[in-house]
Amino acid sequence: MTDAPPQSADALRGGLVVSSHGRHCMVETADGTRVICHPRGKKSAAVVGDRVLWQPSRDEGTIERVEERRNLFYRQDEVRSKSFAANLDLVLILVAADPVFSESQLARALIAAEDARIAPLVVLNKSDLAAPYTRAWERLQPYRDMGYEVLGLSLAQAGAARRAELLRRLAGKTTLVLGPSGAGKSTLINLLVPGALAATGEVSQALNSGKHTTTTTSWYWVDRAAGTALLDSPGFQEFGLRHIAPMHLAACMPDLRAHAQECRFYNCTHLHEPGCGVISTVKTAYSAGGISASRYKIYSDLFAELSAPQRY
Ligand SMILES: Nc1nc2c(ncn2[C@@H]2O[C@H](COP(=O)(O)OP(=O)(O)OP(=O)(O)O)[C@@H](O)[C@H]2O)c(=O)[nH]1
Ligand SMILES: [Zn+2]
Repeated sequence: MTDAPPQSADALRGGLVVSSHGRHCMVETADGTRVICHPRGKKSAAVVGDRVLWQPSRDEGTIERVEERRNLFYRQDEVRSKSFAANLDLVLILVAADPVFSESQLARALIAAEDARIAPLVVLNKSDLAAPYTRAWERLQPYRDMGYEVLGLSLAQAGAARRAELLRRLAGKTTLVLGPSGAGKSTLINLLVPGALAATGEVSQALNSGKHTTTTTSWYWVDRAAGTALLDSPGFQEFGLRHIAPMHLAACMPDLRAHAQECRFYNCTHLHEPGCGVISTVKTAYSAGGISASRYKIYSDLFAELSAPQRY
């Protein structure tokens, strides 16, 4: 006779990390139960979107292992606070006709998505504000030309058809929603997951010792059975792109990438070299297939930033 299998309390269980609160995180099991878990050690530190193996202990749990990630999206809110999301299918970057969006922030988010090899979708909200919308749509022309999909809409006035279209695009995907304050992130989440924001407020209040503000990435099921989820990540100001080598930057910018092959030197920085395919393509008057002056400035500023010694 063989020994009895280990007691079920000792067996590892599978779960999904749906929020992370510094030292602990919330793990959701297959039946939808949520358990507060603590990592066993540094190696088992998990981020939102991670699949983990955990062990129950009383009413909480210990994360024993983080399963291999498909991808890892890196960002940084402040100098020292880093946050991540893993296993994403889509990064939805929400900007609006008003307030006027920062092209540099948009470019940074797109570079972060390219570097992590996650498909981006740009959504331009507030199409009901006719004149600012037209201007914003024009500012996004280079982004459409370089192959990014830009979806223009009014979330506040979205009807059933628009909602259904958005749901179709996000179906079965884990989507990280990024956007500057005022662009309409709450409006988007309320449209797709009615009531979710109020519920999250209560949870984050319980987990973050009474703080009302959401400081961590939150996970919302749009359709749990179909695997459709939205991740809301607060803050859009600072994208920590520190993990990207300056020489890899042009490869994360499709308009520059298209011309980098034309450079005379294989290790061209596209900053000062003769025979540079990028520099010779930058035009004050932008046209399709070219590189706009603002994109080139974003590149050279970022190159300098990523080349500078770490401040911390
Ligand atoms: N005109 C117009 N206003 C909109 C639209 N969508 C959202 N708004 C308004 O824009 C403002 C900001 O929307 P929110 O959804 O709160 O934006 P948010 O991105 O969550 O902003 P934070 O809470 O600051 O992060 C609100 O006053 C909305 O009513 C739209 O399609 N058209
Ligand atoms: Zn070059």
